[in-house]
Amino acid sequence: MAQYSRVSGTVGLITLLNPPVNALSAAVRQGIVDTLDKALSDRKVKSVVICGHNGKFCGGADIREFSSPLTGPPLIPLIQGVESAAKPVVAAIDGVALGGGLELALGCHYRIAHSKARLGLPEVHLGLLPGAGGSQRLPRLIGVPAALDLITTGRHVTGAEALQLGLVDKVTDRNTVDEAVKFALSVADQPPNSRRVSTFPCPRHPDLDALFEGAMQRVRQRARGALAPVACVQAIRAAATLPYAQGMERERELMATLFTSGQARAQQYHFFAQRAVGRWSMPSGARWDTTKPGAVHKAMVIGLGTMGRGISVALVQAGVSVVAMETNEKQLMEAKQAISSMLERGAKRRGVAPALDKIRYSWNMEPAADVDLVIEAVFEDMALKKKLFQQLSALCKPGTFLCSNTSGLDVDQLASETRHPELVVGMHFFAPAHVMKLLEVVYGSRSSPQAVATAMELGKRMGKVSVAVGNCRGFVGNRMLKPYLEQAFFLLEEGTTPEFVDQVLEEFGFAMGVFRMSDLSGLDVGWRVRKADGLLNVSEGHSARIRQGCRYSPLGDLLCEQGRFGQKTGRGWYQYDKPGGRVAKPDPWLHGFLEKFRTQHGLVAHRIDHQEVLERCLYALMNEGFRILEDGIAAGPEDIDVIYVLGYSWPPHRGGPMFYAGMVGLQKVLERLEHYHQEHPDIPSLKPCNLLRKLVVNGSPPVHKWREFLKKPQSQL
Ligand SMILES: CC(C)(COP(=O)(O)OP(=O)(O)OC[C@H]1O[C@@H](n2cnc3c(N)ncnc32)[C@H](O)[C@@H]1OP(=O)(O)O)[C@@H](O)C(=O)NCCC(=O)NCCSC(=O)C[C@@H](O)CCCCCCCCCCCCC(=O)O
Repeated sequence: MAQYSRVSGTVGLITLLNPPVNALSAAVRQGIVDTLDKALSDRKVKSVVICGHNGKFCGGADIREFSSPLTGPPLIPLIQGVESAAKPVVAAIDGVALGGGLELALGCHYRIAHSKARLGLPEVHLGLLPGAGGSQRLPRLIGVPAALDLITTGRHVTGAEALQLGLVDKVTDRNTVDEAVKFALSVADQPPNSRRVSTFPCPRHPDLDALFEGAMQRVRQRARGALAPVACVQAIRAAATLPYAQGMERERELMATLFTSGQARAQQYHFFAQRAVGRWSMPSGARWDTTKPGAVHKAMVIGLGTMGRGISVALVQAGVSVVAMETNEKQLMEAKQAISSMLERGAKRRGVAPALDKIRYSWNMEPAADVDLVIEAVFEDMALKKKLFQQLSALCKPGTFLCSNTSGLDVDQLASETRHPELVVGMHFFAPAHVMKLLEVVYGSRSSPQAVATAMELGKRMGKVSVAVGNCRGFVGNRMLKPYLEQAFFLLEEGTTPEFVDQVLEEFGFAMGVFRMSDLSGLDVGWRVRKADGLLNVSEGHSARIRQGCRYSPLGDLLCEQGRFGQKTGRGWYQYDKPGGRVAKPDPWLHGFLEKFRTQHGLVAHRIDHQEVLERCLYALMNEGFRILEDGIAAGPEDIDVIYVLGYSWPPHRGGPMFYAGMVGLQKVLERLEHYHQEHPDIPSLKPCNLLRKLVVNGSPPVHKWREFLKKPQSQL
């Protein structure tokens, strides 16, 4: 709803009231219509201010309403009504003005913002475009290039940047509403005719065709297969080339297509899933809202390779004092330099001073005695990590949380090396750790709720979306990756090429196909893990393509034996012009190698089509996701989906693997897995899991109902 009062004698003040972000629900829209009517018909009122309750102007349309038929006054005519008002209307922008909230402000005749307010049109992240006139008014106000940037990236700008762009008329560091009221008094006598943005001509640009072509290319590359960014460009093009009324018609058509698309549903699901994962629970029944996190003022990071450096930077940027430790003095110096320049770059981007005094460096463990939390980020070697946890347990003060940045080793084994296993959790960051938004927080069988709450909270402070998961090999993300990679290798054995597999996966929307990704991260990483798992030993009398009783592809190992580790060596699944080169080119050597391999193992290459590549890779991955849910390693499908979108570049417009399974249809996923498992009975990951069968038997419920079919994990207390 909206509240109304008259202030300073002649200013009508409309306050949007819908906590927590004053989203434009049907009741709020009705409230605006009613209060505006009151203000315009009150002869004592000479000008109007619109603001939001509790220091937040407005977070946009109420996204929850998008899943049912729209009721209440529609937003477009409402904003039109504000714009055509005969009395000046001023938006007082505090906190946030996003999406429909900013569109409402664009309908006002003046905009006053707090310097720290955040303004933006982030609809593209919800699979939509700014569909209440935003795509038509914004370019008229700030020009086409700036509008293209804001609308296609969805990025927020501060009040200060908004002023530079011409998006707002004034910025203040004081009370925004008071300033807006003063401003409204000063313009009370000025007719607002010349202030109606819809009547502005779109600023001219010397080469519109090139501008839009470039923008289209960029959005297509950034989000392959996503409809919304393309529609955003098309709508802005309409603003630049058509009269306002026709532009609005084009905006409406494009919005109607997006609004009813599966992509919008997927992206809106992802929006709420990101928030849902914060409400974690553990098998013991411990929960996010009943567990108090421990305070973390000072932390130590051990191991300053790529991960340790990124983690240190993210901690400092979150305001935590850090001791960064590395035993090798030369590496310590290199790390210091790298961390300082990362902090400087980050600070420059955010327009603040770099907090270089928040970090100190050590080549020994002694400072561990005085920190609240330790994150080890040493080499992925269980023996090394165990030794470290023993030492830390003896050295740290009581209550220090001990965290491992392992990407898949057993957290319980590490905990068992310490005197207080309840203080041990996994904090699995993703590279580069100061950039990637995902954090898997891994609780072992003895981790205390407080240790989990502390890691979850610290992740949030570091700007991450933290997901609590159970302890198993690879946790959630890497455990699901295994069957996906395996299928890709098997497909090569059976007749296809890395180029074709990657093309199919990139067309699906992944930024990189599995082989290009593997070249980038280094083939030796997986090789080392397989070695440690004893997978490189061929049992006597067995085929090299069988290991530990199951089908196995030795292709990756054979490449590593040849020193082909990917980009860093200039050769991997592709060839590069030099070690460290980035442009992947098909490698005739590799094609010959694959042919030889097939001949050697009596395999006859057959034609593998697009559908088979996609289904075998993705359905094997989704099947593992169902197993993870069945095992209670993830609490719900949202947890898995958030991990995949934020950590493994699953395309957001496809929601995540579990959401996508629902979109495809669980029955179909089950049938196809059954089909492939019949063809390849020696691949256990293709055998449909029981939970998938159970869901199908129960009529394939929508993804938000799956939790009802999961076994309640047993309390371990
Ligand atoms: C605002 C934030 C930056 C705040 O962040 P913060 O970290 O402080 O808090 P949280 O993110 O945790 O949020 C707190 C709480 O609030 C919920 N929430 C936030 N925003 C919204 C919202 N907009 N709607 C509903 N709920 C919201 C959030 O879920 C949390 O609650 P929870 O219980 O989950 O913990 C941050 O929240 C943020 O970024 N919010 C989203 C901002 C955004 O994206 N806004 C844009 C919304 S879309 C929009 O505005 C569209 C408009 O352009 C146009 C609308 C016109 C509609 C016309 C439709 C025509 C369709 C035609 C179809 C024809 C079809 C046919 O032919 O039939």
